[in-house]
Amino acid sequence: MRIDVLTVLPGLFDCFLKEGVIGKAISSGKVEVKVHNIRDFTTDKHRVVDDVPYGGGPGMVLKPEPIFRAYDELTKEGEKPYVLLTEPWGEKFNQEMAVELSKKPRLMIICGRYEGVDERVKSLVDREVSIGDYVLTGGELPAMVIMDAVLRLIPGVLGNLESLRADSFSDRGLLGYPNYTRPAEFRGMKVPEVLLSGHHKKIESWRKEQSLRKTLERRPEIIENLKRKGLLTKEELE
Ligand SMILES: N#Cc1c(-c2ccc3cc[nH]c3c2)n[nH]c1N
Repeated sequence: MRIDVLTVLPGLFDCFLKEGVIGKAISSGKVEVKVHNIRDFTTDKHRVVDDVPYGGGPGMVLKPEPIFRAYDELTKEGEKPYVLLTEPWGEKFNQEMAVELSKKPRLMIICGRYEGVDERVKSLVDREVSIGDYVLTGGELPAMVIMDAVLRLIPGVLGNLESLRADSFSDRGLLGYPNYTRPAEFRGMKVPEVLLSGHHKKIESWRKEQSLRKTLERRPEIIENLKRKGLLTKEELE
């Protein structure tokens, strides 16, 4: 997969693209992520990317020209990207969308900033996406959240062990099961016996039950959604 990111603050992505699982996936060539400074696609000597809103009002709006120039330049060759725009009121990002996006060969993420982008930029956009009902100062952090959730799903990025760990759970949006490590007892708090039993089938069913129970308690709408889609097995429904 290739992802092109358009932003006025490219420096925000430096650590994210160098460290951890994402950093390794990029350095190993499993995925390609290119961050582009929208300012590099301006033509004036002051490299202006924003302007005051027509009709008055607070703040500034990202101009359409530099973004369109960037899009035209970056799509001259190769597959056309599936274009996302990060917006506070966009479609809510979730695991289902992450799975869908992970199957695209190429993404472009346009990061909003200031009061947002000129409305005409949306003629380039396939999906306006929000990571939650709260307002941030810009769309760069949401872009990193989206990339993290999507890239971890690319085969080979997580490596064998982790990718086997939770596929059928997290990919259905179910909450995770409790994790423990040594010591077996810490300040009077014991690790559940089943996890010390070495009985893999019992451990697996305990973890599944814990995940379903936690999801039902904290996010019942996820269970209802999976039921409606027929994505819960007969055993899971019992
Ligand atoms: N996605 C997303 C966002 C944002 C966001 C996105 C773009 C801009 C541009 C200025 N402020 C922004 C906030 N806030 N909260 C979210 N879930």
